[in-house]
Amino acid sequence: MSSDSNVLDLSEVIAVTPVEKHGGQRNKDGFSDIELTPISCSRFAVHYVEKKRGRVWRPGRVTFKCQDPTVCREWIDRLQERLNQEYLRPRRLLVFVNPFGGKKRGVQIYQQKVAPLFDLARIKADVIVTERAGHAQDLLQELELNKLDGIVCVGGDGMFSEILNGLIVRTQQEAGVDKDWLAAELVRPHLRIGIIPAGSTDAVSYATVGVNDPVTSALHIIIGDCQPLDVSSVHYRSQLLRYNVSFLGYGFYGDVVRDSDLRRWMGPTRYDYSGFKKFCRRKIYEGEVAFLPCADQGSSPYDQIRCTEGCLVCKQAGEKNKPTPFNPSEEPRAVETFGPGGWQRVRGRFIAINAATNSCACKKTPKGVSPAAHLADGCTDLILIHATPRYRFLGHLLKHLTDSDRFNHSFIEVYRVREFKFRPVIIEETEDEQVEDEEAGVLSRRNRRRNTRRNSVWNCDGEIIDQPAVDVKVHCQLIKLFARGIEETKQSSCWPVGCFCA
Ligand SMILES: CCCCCCCCCCCCC/C=C/[C@@H](O)[C@H](COP(=O)(O)O)NC(C)=O
Ligand SMILES: Nc1ncnc2c1ncn2[C@@H]1O[C@H](COP(=O)(O)OP(=O)(O)O)[C@@H](O)[C@H]1O
Ligand SMILES: [Ca+2]
Repeated sequence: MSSDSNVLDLSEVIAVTPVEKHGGQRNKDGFSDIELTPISCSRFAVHYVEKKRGRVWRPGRVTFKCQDPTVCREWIDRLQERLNQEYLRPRRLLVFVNPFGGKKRGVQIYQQKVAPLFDLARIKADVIVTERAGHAQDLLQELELNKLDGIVCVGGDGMFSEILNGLIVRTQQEAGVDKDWLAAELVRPHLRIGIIPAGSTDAVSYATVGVNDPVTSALHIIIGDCQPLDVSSVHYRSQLLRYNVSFLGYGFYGDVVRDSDLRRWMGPTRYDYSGFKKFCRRKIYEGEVAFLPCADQGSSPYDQIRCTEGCLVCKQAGEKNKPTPFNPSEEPRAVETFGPGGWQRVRGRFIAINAATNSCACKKTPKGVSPAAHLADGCTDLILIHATPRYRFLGHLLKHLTDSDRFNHSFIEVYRVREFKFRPVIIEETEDEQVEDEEAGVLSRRNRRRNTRRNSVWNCDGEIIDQPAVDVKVHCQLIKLFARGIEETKQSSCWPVGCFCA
């Protein structure tokens, strides 16, 4: 309901409930127990999505009074019937809660902020609190998923990555697709994934909803929003290493996540500590990047086209990349030619090699690592940060805190690509160039002239891929989230919501 009108969009109604005559006791979450039990009543409440500032959503409520209780009952039944026809609204969800991520408040966040809303919306939720890393991914290989309307992740990007990988691997297995074959056309999972932000960075949640707020995300799930999302597969030598949905970073960001993983007890501040430490170290990594540009896309990492709700660039990409039925005998379309219109390559000494499959916006960088990246255009923005003095690298980093152009530096190259490969140049270790073993805290003599370490690791949505050589390929709109993209805060979007998920 917009603030200057009394029109209530049915697609944003959470629930309809009878209301008792005299205000009964409200339980701790502000819901009156009587409201939830059908009685012959002369009033009913319509609970709806109230849009606050900064894309925050809250449950609003308006109460209607009828003279005749049967009319009241009729209204409740009709409205409930109409809500039941909204086929995108979930009825049955599987919820994974990570008690370990972020500030370790995942269970409280779910119980206090999300569960009461799911109950109000008559959503049946099977809740599993994970007991170890990888628990959710393993369960997704064996649990019965057919009766579900979606999966919900209560955690951060790492937890979402676990569920994403579990669901995609399961889907390929059931479809007979070889997930280790880089060129395979992946089958899209039909289940949507919802994210309740309860992690440290929560970049995926922020980049698809526009805010990191558990109640807002829960309301997007309840009304059945649907937002397609690109997923990158990361392979090496015919073996799937991991699926990635947001951020892939080698060098600086890889070293940050490796170092911060040892300091999880610090919670979200572990990234600031490790970030500062790795900034001071400023390691340089030699290697070669080969990439296949998205030539015909009509958009670029440097343009001002932002990916918002109903984005035209993503809509057109979706039409161009409609899934073709999997045919094992059919050879995939592989473009291997180097040169104009084909693959390009860059060899150099890098501080960081990053790939942003969407903006990677988060609280740290509200406009994102790549502000003009799109959620569902089938591309990823490849950002090559060449060796440069610390003060210039700092200038680039600080721009992430603002809206200014973070790519406007001579040492930075950015390409919008469909695929890329990275091969590190293995530096032969001489006796005076031994690897510094941080974990053991042993500092050996280091070749200060080149300050080059053998290899970094890949930061894959906050998880570590300990294999420097990778082949990355973007799969357009492979999965769907219970979200709608970044809502325009002023004018309404140009496309009806949900048009992607017909
Ligand atoms: C001195 C000033 C420095 C300002 C630096 C601003 C750059 C911030 C860029 C943050 C990285 C955004 C990409 C998101 C990655 C997440 O998937 C990952 C894991 O997120 P999670 O902790 O699992 O929610 N987080 C990190 C920091 O690697
Ligand atoms: N019960 C658990 N105990 C320990 N680790 C877990 C558990 N459940 C999930 N994890 C792991 O915790 C890591 C971080 O999860 P995440 O929710 O992303 O938190 P953060 O945003 O703080 O990194 C992920 O690698 C995930 O696999
Ligand atoms: Ca993209």
